[in-house]
Amino acid sequence: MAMLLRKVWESVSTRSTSSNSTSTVNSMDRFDQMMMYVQTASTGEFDRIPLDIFIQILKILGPKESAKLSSVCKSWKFIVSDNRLWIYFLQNQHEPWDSTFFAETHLRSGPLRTFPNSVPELSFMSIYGQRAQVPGAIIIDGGSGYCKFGWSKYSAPSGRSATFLEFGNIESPMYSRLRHFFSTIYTRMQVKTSTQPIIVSIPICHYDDTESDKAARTQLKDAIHSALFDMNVPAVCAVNQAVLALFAARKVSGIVVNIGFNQTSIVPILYGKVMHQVGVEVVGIGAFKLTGFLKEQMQQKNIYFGSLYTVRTLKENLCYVALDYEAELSKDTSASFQIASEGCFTLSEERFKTGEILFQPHIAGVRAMGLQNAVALCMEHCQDAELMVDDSWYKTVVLAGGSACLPGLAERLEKEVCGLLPPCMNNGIRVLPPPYGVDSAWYGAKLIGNLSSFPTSWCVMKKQFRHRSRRKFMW
Ligand SMILES: Nc1ncnc2c1ncn2[C@@H]1O[C@H](COP(=O)(O)OP(=O)(O)OP(=O)(O)O)[C@@H](O)[C@H]1O
Repeated sequence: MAMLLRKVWESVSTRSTSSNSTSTVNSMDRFDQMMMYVQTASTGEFDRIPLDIFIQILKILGPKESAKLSSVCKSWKFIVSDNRLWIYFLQNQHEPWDSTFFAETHLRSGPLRTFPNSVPELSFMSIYGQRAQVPGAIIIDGGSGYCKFGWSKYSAPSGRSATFLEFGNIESPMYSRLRHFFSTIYTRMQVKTSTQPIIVSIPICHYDDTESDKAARTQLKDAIHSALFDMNVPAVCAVNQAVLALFAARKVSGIVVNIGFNQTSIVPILYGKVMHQVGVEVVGIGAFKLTGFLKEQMQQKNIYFGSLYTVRTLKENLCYVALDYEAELSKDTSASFQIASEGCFTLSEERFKTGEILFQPHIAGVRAMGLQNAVALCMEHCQDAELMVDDSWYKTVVLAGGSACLPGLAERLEKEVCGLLPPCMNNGIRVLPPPYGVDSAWYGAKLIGNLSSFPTSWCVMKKQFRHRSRRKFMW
């Protein structure tokens, strides 16, 4: 093997000047290239090495050296540009290959406007090179309760902060509030605003298809852009939080059930676009209510706790959703959890009663539709809207939001929704747990930020925004 590698190196140094017609080869289609390769290709001494072995050598050499070899001659270029080789290199990167492949095949050309008929033929060699050069992005997923922030090249968000305590309602398009919010996060990240593009999630709000909600959505988006451009951010990509969570699940169409801080939204999304015309359903129960309900149950049982933070920790570590609520009531479900400085807590039926309020809100005294009814209703609206010949797009449900991490939620919701829908509709329904737990939207943004075509394909530049705003004003 060492000898083979030496030969590769010698060949590079002696033949690196022989290639001067790469642009012609680039413009030919794959079939022409193949024919030319078969008829004229020669890798000199290396012709004796089977192609598979050759590729193995390139794998050992790594991406940088393999790329250099492609400039030796047409034959080498042809071999080196083999997609299998670059898929191998991409598979060995920190980002999961499935996500990279999904992003490059579905999101590369920017926000989806039309239905792609087929997956484009891609050169993974150029994709590899372009991905290595993308600047990355600052990602801020500002939820109504918690904000997650970090850099797209990090493996996870670098920090979280409680939005609701610190900034109030960031959904209200108040320029000064947004600006304060963004500058606080930049200060916390210790980065200059002018150095990187930003991907920011747009909160799920103003969902109706009415003129006033449309205007409110535009106003919020404009306020986000204005605040960031006034802070000298070079490029801004603002995407709906539910859409980002869907991308994290490697889907562009489906229904996102986002269990937010104050409420749960059921958002139909087709090719990356929220279908406001179909209707977003909202259930008035969120993370805050779940914690509050567990607190009440603990008080009723005289279980002493220091703060709401204790209750929240118990919810995150002991609570789950029963597949069959009635059956669960007759079981011994007690379990304990140790909280440092507070001691050991034991919960029993509170463990599954807490999550049950999503399905039976009346248990907590809330007058609202159960989550299963809201999802089934949303599916019926999707079906009635007849947006696609193939009606399976809305049958994938992706859970998002921290509370969606409750174990058993996906299974229970799937069972309940299937039970509610008529047989002609309930075939093929799948409910997926949150792909990255509490950080799903952040990871969806990370896919965009690391795309080979980022930032051009997804971002609005300051100049473009100002130009657009001026035109809007003139009209
Ligand atoms: N494993 C878990 N089980 C249950 N709840 C959890 C779990 N992990 C996190 N949570 C809860 O998720 C909540 C935070 O959710 P999240 O960060 O999605 O809110 P948010 O983004 O502010 O909501 P919104 O969508 O309204 O903007 C907290 O109340 C937290 O206790």
